[in-house]
Amino acid sequence: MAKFDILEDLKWRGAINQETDEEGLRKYLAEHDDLSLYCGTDPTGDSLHIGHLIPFMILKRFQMAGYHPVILIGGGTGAIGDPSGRKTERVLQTAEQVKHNEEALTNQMKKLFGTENFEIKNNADWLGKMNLLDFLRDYGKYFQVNNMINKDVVASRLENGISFTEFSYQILQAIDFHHMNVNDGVQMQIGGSDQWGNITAGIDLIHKLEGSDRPAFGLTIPLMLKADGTKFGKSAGGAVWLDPEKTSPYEFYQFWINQDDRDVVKYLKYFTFLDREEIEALAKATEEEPWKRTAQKRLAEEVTKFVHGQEGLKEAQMITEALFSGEIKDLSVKQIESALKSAPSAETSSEAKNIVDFLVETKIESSKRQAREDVSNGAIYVNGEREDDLDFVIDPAAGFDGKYVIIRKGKRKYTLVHVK
Ligand SMILES: N[C@@H](Cc1ccc(O)cc1)C(=O)O
Repeated sequence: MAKFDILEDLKWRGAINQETDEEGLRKYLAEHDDLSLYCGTDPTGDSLHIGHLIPFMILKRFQMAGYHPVILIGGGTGAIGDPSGRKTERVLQTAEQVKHNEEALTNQMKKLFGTENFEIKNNADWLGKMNLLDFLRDYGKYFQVNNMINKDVVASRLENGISFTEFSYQILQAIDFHHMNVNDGVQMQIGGSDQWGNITAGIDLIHKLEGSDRPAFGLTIPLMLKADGTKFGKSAGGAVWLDPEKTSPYEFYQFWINQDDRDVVKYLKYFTFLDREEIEALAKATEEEPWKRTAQKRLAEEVTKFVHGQEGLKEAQMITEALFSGEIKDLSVKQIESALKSAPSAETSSEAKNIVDFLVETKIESSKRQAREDVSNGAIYVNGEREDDLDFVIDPAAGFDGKYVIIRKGKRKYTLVHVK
């Protein structure tokens, strides 16, 4: 089966930071129909977030090109804690936390990868059974402490200290790669750029135990940078989760819609499956008519569809459209809550009151004079209806289950007023 040049495609997408042996990998791909590759994730939380998408997009591209991705859930390594990218020691997780997180992550991964030509493994299955003396005799002998200390991750921690537990982490990850190479025919490991040391530790172990010509490759992914220097993947509300209960499909969609013109093409290449021609056209659109935000819309559509399906995308677009047009009457309470999560909020009692008093009490208007002016000018909307009558009475019990009154001032300034 002829396959398209996935390494070229990854390079064009800006998806490669370091590779251990590109020539060897190319040769391997030319001579074999299949390649199995893995990426590990420690279950440190109960939902994936968009940081996890960074390596997963690469796995997915390999899957779509006909190769075989494996995600390793670190039930064993998660009990230890990777020192990579951290300045301080981690707090150990309890066994219950690890179990609970494993289950939540597994369900999300299945949604992204399906069940065909994809596997999830858990390193607790082998690391958890290993006996201490076997560990030291069968594996420890192949690791030189002086080399381990020189790995960036450990070196950067030496001054402030690193426990023996975290120091040993690289051996565990190396055992994983070796275990899966021998038992599951996995030839390649990918990970974020901070995983370089752990990945190469695995390749060294495979070469020592199985011979230096044994195919074993590593690839790391560049750090996802933002043009404004802030951290990728955070929104005002914190991390952007893949769990729709933590970050609704609407908020998820908005996160992508709001990306800077300077970043959008990079993210289209990285986070979508659009081809080169289409991305180049979107790049041109961003350059020539940035105000239309065509590229951001396409980015938001594609990523939301990938993570939340067609249904999630439809919901996100419907809420976006409702807020934009002001037609919010038909939104459900849940949709209102997710739509206005980061909008200003206020409180009111459940008694009915005059519109001018209401606007001043909730501090939406700074004075009665200003409130009267805005109402008369038709700039105030209550629960989606324009109200320009100064004698209008707002009844908090009516609309949105008696839980909220939604005030829109002008074109797009929404305030979510909670009814006490
Ligand atoms: N150390 C990886 C997770 C991982 C765990 C086990 C592995 O075999 C591989 C990767 C991380 O923290 O991101």
